[in-house]
Amino acid sequence: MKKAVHFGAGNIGRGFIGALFSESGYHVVFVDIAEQIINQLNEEKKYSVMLATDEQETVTIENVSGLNNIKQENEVVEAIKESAFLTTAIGPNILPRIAPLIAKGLSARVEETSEKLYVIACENQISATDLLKGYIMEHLDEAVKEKVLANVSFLNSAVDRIVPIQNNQGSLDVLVEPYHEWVVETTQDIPPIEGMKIVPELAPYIERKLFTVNTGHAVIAYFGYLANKETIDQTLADEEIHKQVKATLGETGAYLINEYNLDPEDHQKYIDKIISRFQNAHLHDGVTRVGRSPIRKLSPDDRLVRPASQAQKAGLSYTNLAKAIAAAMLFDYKEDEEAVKLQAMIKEHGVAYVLQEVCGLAESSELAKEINRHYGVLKG
Ligand SMILES: NC(=O)C1=CN([C@@H]2O[C@H](COP(=O)(O)OP(=O)(O)OC[C@H]3O[C@@H](n4cnc5c(N)ncnc54)[C@H](O)[C@@H]3O)[C@@H](O)[C@H]2O)C=CC1
Ligand SMILES: O=P(O)(O)OC[C@H]1O[C@](O)(CO)[C@@H](O)[C@@H]1O
Repeated sequence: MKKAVHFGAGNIGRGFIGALFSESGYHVVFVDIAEQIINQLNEEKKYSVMLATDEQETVTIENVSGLNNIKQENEVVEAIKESAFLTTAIGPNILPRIAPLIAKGLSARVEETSEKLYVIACENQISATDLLKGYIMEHLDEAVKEKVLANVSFLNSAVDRIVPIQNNQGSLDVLVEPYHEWVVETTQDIPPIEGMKIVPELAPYIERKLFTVNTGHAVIAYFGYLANKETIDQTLADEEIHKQVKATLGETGAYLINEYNLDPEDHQKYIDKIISRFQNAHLHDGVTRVGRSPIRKLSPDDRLVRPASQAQKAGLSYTNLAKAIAAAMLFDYKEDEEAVKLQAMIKEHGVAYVLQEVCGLAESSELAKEINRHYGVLKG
């Protein structure tokens, strides 16, 4: 049976990418540090993916197993040697940590075979696979690097499916929204995978997705958190926040339409569809999950700052994005490591310092001034 090795047996791993490989006739080897999930995958050899709809349709995902990347390095290397695909859904910040082991696997593989391997990072980050490739290269010597570059294709991708934190401790089953889109950038002929869409240029897809789905989601999460809401759908039922989300997506939309020559009517339909996905009450998706890792989400190329600075450059409106950035800076959720760090930075050095260090915005920029103004108002 064909094999795919997937790093990160979490929500997207089991509920989306791993499920698509299994449905496409692959045996999926999940690699994770979560001992319990790995043991369960090896014992149960299957799990269910349930759709968050009234009917709750369920699909059984079979041909799965698990490896622990800390305790079973050699087995992971073997799995990399035997696989046609290597994918990740582990979080952008974790990619540097798994790169040494992937490098080891690739080194061993290219010594034995010149069969193509496709590496695809499935993270919410622009050029995540390029970043992963860079981290891997740091662990390869020159001769091996050449072979890896000849035999391994590193493909960027965009992944879109809302998979909330699961309320079923001890079970491998995953509740997911019905909608999904996985776009992979390549001009090569690669083995077909159910649900994988191939495009020659990813930029319009990933920017449209990141600056609509993820920007919209982040706006709801940060304003919802400030309004003491628990879930995304509950927050969106608040008329003021709903208006804020629409206005912000109006700003990212104007940038996207301008940048990629999108049809404004089609783009409005895309926004409406996404807002309706956020309203799915079956997901019970927490504002603290969606707002997680605010330092990452406030970085210059991520869902809030990049569309705001791009809109500013294009002479478009960015005031609602600035307000959302200010709301993100007030996310003081104590159980989120990055939120705690962000609040400590603000307390010690002030907002202007954080805008410079985290968001890459000079104090003198109009955008920084606008964010600072909203921050003052929101903080009260
Ligand atoms: N959940 C969602 O709706 C979506 C998530 N994404 C992206 O997918 C990625 C994964 O997100 P989720 O699946 O939600 O997260 P998750 O937290 O459910 O899964 C991540 C998995 O990685 C594992 N992990 C963490 N550190 C590790 C390490 N050093 N070595 C091996 N495994 C390790 C964790 O144990 C966990 O099982 C993120 O980049 C996220 O932005 C993208 C689209 C949708
Ligand atoms: O997964 P991240 O990057 O932390 O952000 C949460 C967001 O990503 C998603 O998981 C979906 O792409 C959304 O649920 C949300 O926009």
